[in-house]
Amino acid sequence: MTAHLKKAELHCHIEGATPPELALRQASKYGVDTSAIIRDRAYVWEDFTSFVRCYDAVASLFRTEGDYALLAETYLTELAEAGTIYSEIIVSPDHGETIGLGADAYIEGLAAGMEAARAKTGIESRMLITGIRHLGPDSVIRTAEYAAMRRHPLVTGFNLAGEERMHSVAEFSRAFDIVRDAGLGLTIHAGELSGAFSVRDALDHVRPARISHGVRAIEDDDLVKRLADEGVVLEVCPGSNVALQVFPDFASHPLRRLYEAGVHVTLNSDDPPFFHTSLAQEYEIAFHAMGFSDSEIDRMTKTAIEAAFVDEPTREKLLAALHI
Ligand SMILES: Nc1ncnc2[nH]cnc12
Ligand SMILES: [Zn+2]
Repeated sequence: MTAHLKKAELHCHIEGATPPELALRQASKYGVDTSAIIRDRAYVWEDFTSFVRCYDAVASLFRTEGDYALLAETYLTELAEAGTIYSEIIVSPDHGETIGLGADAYIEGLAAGMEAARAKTGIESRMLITGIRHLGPDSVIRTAEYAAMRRHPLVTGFNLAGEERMHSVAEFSRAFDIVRDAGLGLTIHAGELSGAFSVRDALDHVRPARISHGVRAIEDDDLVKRLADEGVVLEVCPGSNVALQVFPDFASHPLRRLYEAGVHVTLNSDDPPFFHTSLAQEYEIAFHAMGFSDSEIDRMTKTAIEAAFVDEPTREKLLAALHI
């Protein structure tokens, strides 16, 4: 049982955290037919491509600052109720632009929801702006320029998500240079849909502190050693990996092997209701399906806080809260 453990996560796409019930309410507010994307209160997709299509359709149900505030407050409140003290949400101003809301209002809406959740429950959270890889390097550079210029106190990092099998990491190095110069924390999706080479490319061309997923590094022993030696933190999402068939089951998932090899690993939910999971369930999976003890799980939570993109006083406060 992990219900009593304090929790923290570094990797959750905020639109991907929409409970189907909330998506249905938003759809009825805007008169949208959801029969192609929600059936029996579950999202409908079968592979990464149709997952992204479903994700984008759900994102399009959030159209105002208030909608985004509601989404962030709903998700973070649920997390806090499960004992979570910190969450980094991956946000995509491109979704705000696509819906006609605009990037600033998108960020402000999410920030209002984050503040409301903190006031209500005490949960700390930060936003990582993400570029969307399949929109191409020029789009990601524009998003990076926006992130560098926006300087919202709750925006503390930058990520690259989307279809990992499109473009090479090197094509995005300029975007990452822009956000590195602006002082944002860096992480990048790699080693999820593509193999170990994509993790090595990410290390060489982006020099991130963390890697989103990174689990397919397990295909290359030298790379696993490099991750451990360099202290690069992996944001591991076992439920997502099994749902997307990156690994067939939890028994063959490499989290335990990475942990034993000294890689700095953390537990994360990714897009929880899409993958029939939650952060609390990821903790349960680590305990029941992967054999981690309470203290090993606590170690992963501490790693998450040590790697969080927060100022040092906030980190100290969170580390202290871990053991209350
Ligand atoms: N698991 C995932 N991988 C890449 N991009 C994503 N966007 C939302 N979820 C994602
Ligand atoms: Zn992700």
